[in-house]
Amino acid sequence: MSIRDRVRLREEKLLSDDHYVLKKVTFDFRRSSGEWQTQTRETYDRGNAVTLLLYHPAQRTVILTRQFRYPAFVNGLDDLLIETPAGLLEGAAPEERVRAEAEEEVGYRVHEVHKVFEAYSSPGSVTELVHFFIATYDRDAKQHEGGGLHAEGEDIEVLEVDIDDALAMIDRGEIKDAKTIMLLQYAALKLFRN
Ligand SMILES: Nc1nc2c(ncn2[C@@H]2O[C@H](COP(=O)(O)OP(=O)(O)O[C@H]3O[C@H](CO)[C@@H](O)[C@H](O)[C@@H]3O)[C@@H](O)[C@H]2O)c(=O)[nH]1
Ligand SMILES: [Mg+2]
Repeated sequence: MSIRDRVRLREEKLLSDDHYVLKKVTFDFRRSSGEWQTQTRETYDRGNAVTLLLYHPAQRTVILTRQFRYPAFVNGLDDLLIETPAGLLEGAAPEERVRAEAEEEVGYRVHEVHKVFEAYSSPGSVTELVHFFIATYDRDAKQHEGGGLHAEGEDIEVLEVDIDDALAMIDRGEIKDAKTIMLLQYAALKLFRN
């Protein structure tokens, strides 16, 4: 039995269709005991996304961004948020989108990107699946200062950080973005092992 056979959609109500889409869905789910149970869930659909760790193996550095994130601010963060470059797919293929974000947000032209995993960012309420990439960079790959798209309100600071400093920033609570922590831990496990 596939999971499809355990889900029967009863009602789908559009709550908001503005920049992104919020729906309220009522469905029956067949529990592991065989009993059918009605559930209601709100799902927020912003599409899928990409994120990228740019790393310099010899220098032992990574490229990160700092930017204002209203949802984090309103939930207690009185600071800019440190993140890996990232963006929504908006219809593009993940490889294509990740190259574009690297150039727009941090000013690097990347050639080979390597997908390392994908993950649902907040599966209880948000539909988003994030594609995680890594790529090496060097000084020659730098095209401009980065910063993002002014017209979209982006005002992105670019940081070049030693990998050990970045890991210490997680320990001190200075990096608290989930995708960023995942990629830095991946780097510690697989990219910068001595
Ligand atoms: N007008 C308007 N603009 C919005 C809204 N929400 C986001 N934007 C703008 O839409 C653009 C989206 O930028 P991207 O670079 O494509 O996406 P992102 O927000 O960086 O997404 C990444 O980070 C998120 C936070 O960690 C992740 O959730 C997401 O998966 C991805 O990794 C940004 O300029 C943002 O300000 C909105 O409700 N209204
Ligand atoms: Mg972005």
